[in-house]
Amino acid sequence: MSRVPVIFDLDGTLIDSAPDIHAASNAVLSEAGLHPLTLPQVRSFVGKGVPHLVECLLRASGEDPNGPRNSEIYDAFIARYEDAVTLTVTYPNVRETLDRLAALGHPLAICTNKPLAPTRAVLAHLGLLPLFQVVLGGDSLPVRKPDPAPLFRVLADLGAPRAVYVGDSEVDAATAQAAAMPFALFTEGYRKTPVEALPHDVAFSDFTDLPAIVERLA
Ligand SMILES: O=C(O)COP(=O)(O)O
Ligand SMILES: [Mg+2]
Repeated sequence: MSRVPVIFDLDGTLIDSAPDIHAASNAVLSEAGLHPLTLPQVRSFVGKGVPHLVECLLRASGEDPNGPRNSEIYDAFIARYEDAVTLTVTYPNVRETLDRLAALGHPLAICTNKPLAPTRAVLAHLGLLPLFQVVLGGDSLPVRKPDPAPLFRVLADLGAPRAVYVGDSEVDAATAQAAAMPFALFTEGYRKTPVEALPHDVAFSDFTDLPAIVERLA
């Protein structure tokens, strides 16, 4: 029996990648003669893709976010991003839950604003890449989440009429709403808004609960 596909956001949902993004950001800032930023600062910049991250890094450094240093910082960050995998871990019970969903027959996919190359690199590093039938990155289409187009493209690539979407942030809640897709909010990621203030169908803090949630939302 074919089961409903589950589409996952990546950063702050399946993986805690902020320590790698923080380290790469500070390496780039240091090369540019700028001061390091804290982990919570950089974590709060994650979720809207690299162009947004770079603007936030510059703004936090007292520089013009869209000034002449933008492309220098952007290029330097992209050059480091594929190797920024060693500090990243999956959230508790993610691996077991993905295996369980796959064993139950749910097709699995990724829809992230992280560019495709570092997305594939970190999934491969963690041994998770073979689990996903479709992996869509922030540079895969001309638009990013919260535009619903990336979610619709993943659905089309899966050949599925519908899916359940799982994400951690304001961007994911808005994307699911724009796509009218059932949304499970993982509460332990990089969200800045209270859970009650984010549109969602179900909120969860432990991945062990996800297979039952998916059954319910499907
Ligand atoms: O901002 C990013 O680069 C990625 O974030 P996401 O995986 O939460 O979409
Ligand atoms: Mg996220």
